[in-house]
Amino acid sequence: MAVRQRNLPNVLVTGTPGVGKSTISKMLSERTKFTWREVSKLAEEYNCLDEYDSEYQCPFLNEDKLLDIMEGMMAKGGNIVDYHGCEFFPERWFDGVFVIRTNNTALYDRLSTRGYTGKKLEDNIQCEIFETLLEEAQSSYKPEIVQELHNNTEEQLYTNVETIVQWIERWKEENI
Ligand SMILES: Nc1ncnc2c1ncn2[C@@H]1O[C@H](COP(=O)(O)OP(=O)(O)O)[C@@H](O)[C@H]1O
Repeated sequence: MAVRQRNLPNVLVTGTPGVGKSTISKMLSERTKFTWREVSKLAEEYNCLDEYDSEYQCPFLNEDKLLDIMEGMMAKGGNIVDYHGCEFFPERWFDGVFVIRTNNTALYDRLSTRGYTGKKLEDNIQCEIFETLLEEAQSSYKPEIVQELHNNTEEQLYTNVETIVQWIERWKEENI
């Protein structure tokens, strides 16, 4: 059996762009003092972005390079990793995986406000409709560590943050 070396859990917050990952992660990091790791920002900061994909209007991510850089950050736990993908991370990194979900109307409004149009907007809405990230999380991690959180309203936002805070507290009680 693997020996756990973490004193604090690592949490993955994943879901389609626009579902509220950054909002939740920021609030969580303020509450828990865990480190918020915005993977898109880390990728930029550490030059892990390769040439631009014109079809998807975003740069390709050099996953191997990014994982090498993140490995040291993850070792001691206490991280909230925020990314719209989850299958390429090592499974051993995470103790809890939270898939944030938003209904089509709310997501459409949020992404339009963000300036998404055309194929990029449609692809992201479809991604949410087809539960792509939920399936990705369920096929990449043990079912007992994957939890789906609906995040359509402000009230749900606070409940979701509270749910993850409580989960962290339970983890500490059970593992420290
Ligand atoms: N529960 C919520 N209710 C209403 N608006 C929300 C909620 N969660 C996030 N938002 C808003 O939706 C937009 C996208 O949220 P963001 O956290 O940037 O998503 P992501 O990080 O998943 O792309 C932001 O304008 C944010 O303020």
